[in-house]
Parts: sequence; structure tokens; C-alpha cells
Amino acid sequence: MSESTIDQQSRPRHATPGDVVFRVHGLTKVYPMGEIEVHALRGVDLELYAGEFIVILGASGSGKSTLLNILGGLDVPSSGQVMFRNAELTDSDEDELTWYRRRHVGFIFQFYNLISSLTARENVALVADIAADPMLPHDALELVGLADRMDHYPSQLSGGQQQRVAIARAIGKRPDVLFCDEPTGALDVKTGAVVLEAISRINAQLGTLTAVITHNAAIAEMAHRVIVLSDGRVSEIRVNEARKTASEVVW
Ligand SMILES: Nc1ncnc2c1ncn2[C@@H]1O[C@H](COP(=O)(O)OP(=O)(O)OP(=O)(O)O)[C@@H](O)[C@H]1O
Repeated sequence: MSESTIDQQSRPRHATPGDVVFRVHGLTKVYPMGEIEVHALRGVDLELYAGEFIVILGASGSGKSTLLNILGGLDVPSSGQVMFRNAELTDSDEDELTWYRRRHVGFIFQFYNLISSLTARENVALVADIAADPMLPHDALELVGLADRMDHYPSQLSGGQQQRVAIARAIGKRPDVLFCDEPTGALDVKTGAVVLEAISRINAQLGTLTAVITHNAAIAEMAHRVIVLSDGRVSEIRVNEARKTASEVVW
């Protein structure tokens, strides 16, 4: 995938809901571990569409993080194909994947990884600085409900507020996709609901294709579609006819 090809893929504000963003075919990932091989993914076929809110469920070790890391260009598969719009991600070299991640993907992990010597605004500005068409840090922080905390340092913020700064940082570059790996894993229920509400608002207001990995089946009620992985395969895909808001989800 060349930079110019990736540029041609970049139409975040013109994406029509329902357009195919990712087309995954026959994806496998094998980790050689000395004498044995760990089969993390055993042939995943999947399509993800613009504007969707996806929740990925599955037992520990079923391959959820491996799948998201490959879609996000953090890892490469052993075989199979990932198309991002019309470009083949699985054809890309390391430089192209770096460019792809920078331009198109926002990541949120269980731990916030903020820079402690920088304020919330500065943490968000750091990423916006390397983006082609960034949001103002103020606007990104406002979207996650932290307009009044912009000049606070991470140590002056609660866990949930720090996670919301991490979300603002991820969306500040206006990514096409937002991948969240256990974003509420370190938070209590009430704080987790506020974080999920922020993620859901971004999906609704910016139309960012959003995929959330969780162990918590209740959160799946927020999704447009729920993808269940079992032992490296997609075992179920279900569509929620009626979605719940973060505050309605009980866990
Ligand atoms: N770097 C690695 N080296 C070797 N094995 C790995 C590596 N990363 C993941 N695995 C293995 O691949 C399988 C899938 O791991 P993965 O982290 O994708 O699962 P998961 O569903 O996200 O699990 P969890 O819910 O516990 O985070 C597991 O058996 C795991 O031990």
C-alpha cells in the first residue's frame, strides 16, 4: 500500500454509513512458541461498515486483541487478507503500516498511557500535531466532556477522566476507525459508563467506525453489531435491533 493509495482511502467525512471499510478474508495468526504453535486466529472472515459501533466478545485467548491489532496495523497476519477500503493492508510494509496507523486509526487501551508532565490539552495536542486535519484539542476534549479540565495534569484527574483524555487524543486526528481494547477494564462501573458514553458519542457525532473489545457481555447491548470470537474464529454475529445507551447498561 503506498502513501498515495492510502491518501485515496482517506475520505472520513464523506464516508456513507454502510460503506464497507474493512473486508477480512481467511485471516490467520500463528505464534510460534518454541516447540508448539499458538493459533490465535484460525480463519476469520468479516466485514465492518462505516459508522458502525461494534462490540467484540469472546473468552480470554479467543483472539480478540490479535484481530484488532491486525486491523489497526499493529500486527501482521500469518495468512489471509485485510482490505481497508480499496487498499490491501496485508500488502503493506512497515513504513506503510506506520503511515496507515497515523492517518486512519485511533487506539484506546485499558491503560491510558498519558504523558504525566503534560496537561490534558498538551497530551491531545501532541497527536494532533502530526495529523493532516486535526481537531482543536479544545474541541476533542469538549466532545469527551472535559472542557473544564484542559489544563489539568494526569495526576490531577481521576482514572475515568484520564481515559477520556486518551479518547480525545485518539480522536483528535479524526481517525476513520477507533479501536478500543478493554477501555473500561481498569474502571469501576459508574466511571466505565461515562467512558463508554464518550466513545458512543464520538461514534454518533463523528461517524467514526468504532470497535470495542470487552469481557463484559452487558456492554454488547450498546452495539449495532456484536461479533463473538471463539478459539480464533467468528462464532456468532448478531445485530441489535434496539440499542441501549451507556447509562442503561447494567453490569
Ligand atoms: N505475542 C504473542 N506470542 C505468543 N502468543 C500470543 C501472543 N499474543 C497472543 N498470543 C496468544 O494468542 C491467543 C489469542 O490472544 P489474544 O490476546 O488475541 O486473545 P484475547 O481474546 O484478546 O484474550 P484476552 O481477552 O485475555 O485479552 C492466546 O492464546 C494468546 O496466548
